[in-house]
Amino acid sequence: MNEVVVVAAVIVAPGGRVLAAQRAEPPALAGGWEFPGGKVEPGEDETAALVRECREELGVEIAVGARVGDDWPLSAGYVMRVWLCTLVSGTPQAREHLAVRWLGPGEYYDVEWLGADLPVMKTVEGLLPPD
Ligand SMILES: Nc1nc2c([nH]c(=O)n2[C@H]2C[C@H](O)[C@@H](COP(=O)(O)OP(=O)(O)OP(=O)(O)O)O2)c(=O)[nH]1
Repeated sequence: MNEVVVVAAVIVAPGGRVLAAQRAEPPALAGGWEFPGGKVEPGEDETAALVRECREELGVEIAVGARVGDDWPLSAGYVMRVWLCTLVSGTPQAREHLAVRWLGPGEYYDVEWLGADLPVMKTVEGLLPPD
């Protein structure tokens, strides 16, 4: 099956903070919040794509950790794969998003997550230390 793989990074910082990014486009998704990432290019390693996307979109270097769940459904023909990540260097900037925001424990649902990302956030919450 030739599905498009979208990779996404749940960047976790000390204190259980999680980075959320607000999409700028397309119009149907603009304003919604997601985990940074993007499409894997042909022949590209998935975690290499994740590192590349975070560099391009946020201006940061990340280390990729454990996978979160299995394949997360997006629209037809697309699937999302998600990893826990940590920051190695840099401060996340909204280079391609409308905004980026750290969400601490108790704030994880303060943004309007895209439909595909809400269940990811719920799973991640169960993996992080409680408030
Ligand atoms: N990156 C990302 N995309 C998501 C998430 N949730 C979700 O539904 N999507 C959708 C939005 C897009 O239709 C698709 C990813 O496309 P993208 O625009 O981020 O990919 P890209 O950076 O490679 O973009 P492009 O240059 O090819 O337009 O997956 C998410 O958490 N992260």
